[in-house]
Amino acid sequence: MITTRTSHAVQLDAVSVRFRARKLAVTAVEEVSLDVEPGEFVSIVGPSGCGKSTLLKLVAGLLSPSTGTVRLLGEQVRGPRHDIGYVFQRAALLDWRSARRNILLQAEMRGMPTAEARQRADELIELTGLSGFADALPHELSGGMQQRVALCRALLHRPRVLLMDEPFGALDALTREQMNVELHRIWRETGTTVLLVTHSIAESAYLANRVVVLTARPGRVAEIIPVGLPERRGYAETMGLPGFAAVTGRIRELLGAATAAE
Ligand SMILES: Nc1ncnc2c1ncn2[C@@H]1O[C@H](COP(=O)(O)OP(=O)(O)OP(=O)(O)O)[C@@H](O)[C@H]1O
Repeated sequence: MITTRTSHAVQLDAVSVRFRARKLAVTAVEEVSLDVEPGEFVSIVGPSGCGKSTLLKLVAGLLSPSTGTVRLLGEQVRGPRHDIGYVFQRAALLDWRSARRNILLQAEMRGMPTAEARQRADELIELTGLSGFADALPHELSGGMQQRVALCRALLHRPRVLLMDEPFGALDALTREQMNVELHRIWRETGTTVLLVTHSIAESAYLANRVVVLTARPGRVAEIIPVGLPERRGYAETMGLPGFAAVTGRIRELLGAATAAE
C-alpha cells in the first residue's frame, strides 16, 4: 500500500487519459490535477464529451490513467475500489425487489452483517424521506424516489467518498431542485466527500464548495471556482444571492468559451 503525506480524499495529479478505439485515438482528459479535501463537495462541469465521467471512473479505479496518478484516501488507485459509493443517471433498480431490498443489495454484495445493514438501511430511508415507501416496488416509485433509493444503496456501507454521475439528469426540473436540497442536507448530515458530475450550472453551484470547469475535449481544468455560499441554504433565496449569480455567471462564461473553441 502506497500512502501519501497528504490527507486528501481524492487527488488527481497531472492525469491524462487516452483511449484507442479501432483506428481512432482520443485524448479524453489532459493533465488534470485536483485535490479534494475530506468532507468537501466538488462539482465537475464541462462540455459534452470532455471527460467528466472518465474522471469519476479513474477515481473508482474502473479506468487507469495513461499518465499521472490518482489517489483515493491517500492510497494510489490501482484497480476497482469498493470503498466508494457510485450513483448514476439511471437508478438501475431491480424491478422485483422492494426499495428496502434494493438498498440491501449493497450489503449482500459486500457480505455486511445483516442486522447492521438493516439498521443502516432504515436510517437512510428515514434520512432520504422514503419512510412509507420502503416496501414499494420500483415501478410504484416516482423518478425522484427511485434516485433516493439509488442514493441509499450507494451510502449503505458508509463510503467516505461518493461519486455521482449526472444523478438527477433524468428528473423533471422541480423534482431536480427538491433533490438538490435533499442532497445538500444529506451531504451535511453524513460528512461524505462528494464528487458530482452535472450538466446543470445552477446545480453545480448550489451544491458545491468548489466547481471544477473543464474545457472541451481534451478536458483540461479551465478554472476551479470557490462557491462560498452559507452552509444552510434555501433554494429560492440562494438563487437570488449576488454571490450565486457571480459564480454561475463565471461558469457560464467559461463554458461559453469552451464551446466556442470546440
Ligand atoms: N471506453 C472508451 N473507449 C473509447 N473512447 C472512450 C471510452 N470512454 C470514453 N471515451 C471517449 O472519451 C471522451 C470523454 O468521454 P466521457 O464519457 O468521460 O465524457 P463526458 O464529459 O462525461 O460526456 P457527457 O457529458 O456527454 O456525458 C469521449 O470522446 C468519449 O467518446
